[in-house]
Amino acid sequence: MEALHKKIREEGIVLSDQVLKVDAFLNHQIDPALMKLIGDEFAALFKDSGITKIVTIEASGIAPAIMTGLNLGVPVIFARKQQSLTLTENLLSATVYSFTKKTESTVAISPRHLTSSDRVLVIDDFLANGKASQALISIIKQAGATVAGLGIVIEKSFQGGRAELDAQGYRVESLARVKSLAGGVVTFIE
Ligand SMILES: O=P(O)(O)OC[C@H]1O[C@H](OP(=O)(O)OP(=O)(O)O)[C@H](O)[C@@H]1O
Ligand SMILES: O=c1[nH]c(=O)c2nc[nH]c2[nH]1
Repeated sequence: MEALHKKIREEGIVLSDQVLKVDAFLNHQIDPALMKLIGDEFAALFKDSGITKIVTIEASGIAPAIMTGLNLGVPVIFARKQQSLTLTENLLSATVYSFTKKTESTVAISPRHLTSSDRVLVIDDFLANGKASQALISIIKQAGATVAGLGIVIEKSFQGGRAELDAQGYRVESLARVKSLAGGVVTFIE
């Protein structure tokens, strides 16, 4: 997606060979116009997939997921990382190791919102080692629902997440595929 590539080139900061900082427009300060384009792109890619729900993980997946849900006209569920007094039923849950925080947490979704008749599109801001995506897939499977595909804003293709999802046979659509961050330079798979 050219507008996203341009934004990454102009405002992304390479922190190391492994980490790209995009907090100017994606996961701290958010560019709503870009997010709208991202939602429209995911919606166009998955419009014929019979999506009934979008699932993401707090916090940074929520913005692109909302814009996609708005376009497709389906609800958006975000897996919660914190226990909440309002989540009273037996939750569907999985553990996830956070790439940026280096901590493990339990993420959960209420079974009231996800059922075996759902066809789910997973949306997230980043795909690195695939821990967040795999946790969401586990929760969706626990509900007996179908994973129709995954929409990722920025994939770091040199880490293992994409290859694992490909090997599992999932459809993965990434709007920017980063081949390398070596030497402080962002190189895309075009
Ligand atoms: O493919 P992975 O190795 O799982 O990395 C990708 C995940 O890492 C980030 O989440 P993070 O835990 O940093 O939290 P955030 O959403 O609060 O930014 C990002 O938002 C993805 O969910
Ligand atoms: O801001 C971020 N930059 C990254 O490189 C990354 N990888 C996973 N999650 C991430 N978030």
